[in-house]
Amino acid sequence: MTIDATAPGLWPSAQPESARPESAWPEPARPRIIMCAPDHFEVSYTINPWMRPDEWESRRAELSGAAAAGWSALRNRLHQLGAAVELVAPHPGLPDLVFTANAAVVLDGKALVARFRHPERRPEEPHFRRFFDGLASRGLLDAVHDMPPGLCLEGAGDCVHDAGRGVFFLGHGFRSDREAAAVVADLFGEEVEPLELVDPRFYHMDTALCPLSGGEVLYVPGAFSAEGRGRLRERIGADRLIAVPEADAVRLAANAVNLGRDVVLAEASDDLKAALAERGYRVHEVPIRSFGLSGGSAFCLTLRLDRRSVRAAAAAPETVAEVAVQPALLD
Ligand SMILES: NC(=O)NCCC[C@H](N)C(=O)O
Repeated sequence: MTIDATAPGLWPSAQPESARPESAWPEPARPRIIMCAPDHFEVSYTINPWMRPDEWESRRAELSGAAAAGWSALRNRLHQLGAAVELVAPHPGLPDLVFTANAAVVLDGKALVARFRHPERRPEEPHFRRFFDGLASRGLLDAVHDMPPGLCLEGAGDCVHDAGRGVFFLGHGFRSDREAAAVVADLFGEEVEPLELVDPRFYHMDTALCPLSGGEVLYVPGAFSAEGRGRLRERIGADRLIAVPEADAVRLAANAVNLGRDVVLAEASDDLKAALAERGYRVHEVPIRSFGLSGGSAFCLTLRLDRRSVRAAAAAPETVAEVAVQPALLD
């Protein structure tokens, strides 16, 4: 199917910031975000090209301290931007549990718990399952589902939702199975666009693609096959695709958290900041570079609990209970 991304009606067309009303960046009043403190974060194995346990070991004290401070800065910035944060309990021996984006795909009150490719991360699955069951028992989720046997899907890290277009972009080739697309489509009733990832540095979709609430999409062109780039141009429209420069891509700048017109990331070049500012976005840098040594950044450290499809939002404007921010979590 060919989608005419330039057709009127979906988003206001590219306009200078002053011409774009607040409604051009649709966002719920209080986004809800799942995070996990990095108490046991370390780089003790290698399952992606960024992970160098030797370097971690030789700089352990410095890097652990930086991770703790950076994670708190991220959480506090998200809170300042209006988000409520739910915490997964850290667990010894599960260093990557901090990357909650990989815990599940969550939409419309349903969670599809991840199945990991690598045995190193498999023990996280029951931990996340219990966490989501707990959310369901508190009324914060309607249902929790598992992946069918034999299929891998590493949560929102590889299944990135574009709310405005009503589509999940599913990354396959390194971690998640292309066949998981049918599971996601059946469960959530949203279209799924599988895209092959071809550069091992961008092994998860969220390292290479970030839909923004105003309709633009940040992407790392070299992470995709020529066919994938063509699909993205067709679906998103060349005028709304923002290519992340290589220097930013390798700092995992595409791994950004977007809340309305705010974009939170580890660091961005002046060029990338200018490209975002031109379109009316506000960039917030947080000092989370030490997570880059595990191959993760801002988006990976978060998971939205409140994402809703346009369809569900129109049918029932407010169905999930408000989560109070726990004051004890704030610095
Ligand atoms: N990209 C993500 O969604 N998460 C970062 C995961 C990093 C972790 N060390 C991994 O390789 O699975």
